[in-house]
Amino acid sequence: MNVVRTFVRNMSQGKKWEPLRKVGIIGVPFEKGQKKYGVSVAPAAMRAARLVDHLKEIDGLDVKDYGDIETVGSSENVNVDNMTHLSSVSACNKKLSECVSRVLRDGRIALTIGGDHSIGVGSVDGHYSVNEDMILIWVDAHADINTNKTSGSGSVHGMPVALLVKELSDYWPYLPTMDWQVPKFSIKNLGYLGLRSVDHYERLAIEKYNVPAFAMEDVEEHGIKKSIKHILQVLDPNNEKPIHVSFDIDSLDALEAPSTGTPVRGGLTLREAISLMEIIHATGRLRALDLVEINPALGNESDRKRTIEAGLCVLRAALGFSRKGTAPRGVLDLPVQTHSNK
Ligand SMILES: NC(=[NH2+])NCCC[C@H](N)C(=O)O
Repeated sequence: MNVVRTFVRNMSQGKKWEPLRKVGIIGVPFEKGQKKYGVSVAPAAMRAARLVDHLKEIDGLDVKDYGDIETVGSSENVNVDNMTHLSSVSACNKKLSECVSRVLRDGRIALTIGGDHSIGVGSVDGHYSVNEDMILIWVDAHADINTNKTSGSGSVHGMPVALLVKELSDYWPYLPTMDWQVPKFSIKNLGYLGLRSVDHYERLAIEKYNVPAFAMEDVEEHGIKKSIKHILQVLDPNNEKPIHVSFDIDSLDALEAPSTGTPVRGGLTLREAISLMEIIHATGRLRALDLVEINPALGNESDRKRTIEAGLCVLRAALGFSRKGTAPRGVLDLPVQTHSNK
């Protein structure tokens, strides 16, 4: 209880932030926000790859696994034009939102393992309920800011940002089953990194609201460190706001993370993603992190392994793993060169 009070006070008084040394893992085996089988297997695959042990290797990190969100499909049959499986998406996200809020109130960083990116709705909603001053960094090849009227696919994983931001609420029809989710988060608190597949209307929205968006050509021009620092500076010049990072594995180059449903070539290197996450960690303000769109059913065994390992590396960097400490065991299955064996 004391922890929670200190946490809340830090927020409102703009005190110096320290990285939170406690994390709560939430698995979301959900895939109805897109059309391919397999992304719902990711939480189990990550746990089988020793997710918890890898995080526990981080010095001083207290890791608690909250288990998986129940994702049995909703029985309600709602029909919204060009929006597939809305009632299931809604039911899963409602539970996730409550769970993310609970983890945060327990004084832990909420680490959500998807699932497809439609679960960003519940994750951000749950975070916003606890920290209304949060900023959101969407790390992704795609902008995921379509509405059902602009989407070419009808898949909700391309729509979560548009569902979340209050500025776009008038562009939606009434969405049955979604009454629990009132869009309150402002698009002014959103930044993008890694974009390279942005649909026509998505681009218009990003330009209209002047969203700080670093596409791959910008990352190439400025480098990853300046890119993320610039986004943080624009969204939070006084370094006082809690950060939510929603990390889609397809932000990585398809060679680094092949097992994903909508891969796009020409993305971030794993090294860049790690560097980005180290900077986020160093702010001390990371409070929620999503890792989504790992699909272990796509590609061959080596693709699957590479993708999961990349995900683990990203999470470790975000949660404070330091290469100066003990060498990572079994993450990359490579001999680690140290001074003693050089
Ligand atoms: N999170 C993702 N992988 N999103 C892919 C979205 C692709 C496309 N823009 C769509 O709306 O369908």
